[in-house]
Amino acid sequence: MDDAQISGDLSRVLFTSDQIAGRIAEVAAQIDSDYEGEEILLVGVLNGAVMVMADLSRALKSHCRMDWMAISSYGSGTQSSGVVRILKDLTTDISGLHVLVVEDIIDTGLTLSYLIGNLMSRNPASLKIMTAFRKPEAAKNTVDVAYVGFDIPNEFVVGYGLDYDGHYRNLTSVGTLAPHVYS
Ligand SMILES: O=P(O)(O)OC[C@H]1O[C@H](OP(=O)(O)OP(=O)(O)O)[C@H](O)[C@@H]1O
Ligand SMILES: Nc1nc2[nH]cnc2c(=O)[nH]1
Repeated sequence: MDDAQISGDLSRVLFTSDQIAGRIAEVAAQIDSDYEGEEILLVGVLNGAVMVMADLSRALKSHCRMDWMAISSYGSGTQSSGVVRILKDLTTDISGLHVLVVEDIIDTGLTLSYLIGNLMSRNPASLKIMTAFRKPEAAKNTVDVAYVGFDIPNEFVVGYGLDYDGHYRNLTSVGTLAPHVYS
């Protein structure tokens, strides 16, 4: 989606598409260097990670495969509860593989804590996490995130895969929503 079309719905642009692309390239170079020619299984967490998965995978020089999980946090309210249900599991047996989970955003870190426990029980050769965006709460807790695109303030953001009620995922930049959108 052309950002100009909905720029009225954003109160602030935090990152332009060029800034995001530049940072993804840097992170990809770091991953290539760390994995030293090993094949990587990229595990994207649907739906939000679709954009970062597409961009990161194409920026990597490493050989990689891709698989996807769909999970749902449930409980009351809009806050992540840490109680997670698998809606779509991997099709790949990850035993012995180098797994890199690709997330769009880590907020409380509760979803990721569950995911790490679940995936570690399948005996991968290694398991690391990459996220495009990370909020302060997650930065404080013990979830070890190897690759972070951007640390962001504790505000609700949309774009680049991140939605508000299903909208704005295809916005190429990332920003905060203007108050009139909520009302
Ligand atoms: O760190 P946490 O507080 O647990 O929140 C992070 C989770 O929330 C988002 O998914 P969401 O449930 O919004 O689903 P979506 O990707 O389909 O939009 C994001 O993709 C993470 O999976
Ligand atoms: N779209 C969106 N989803 C989130 N999940 C956790 N934090 C956020 C956020 O800021 N935006």
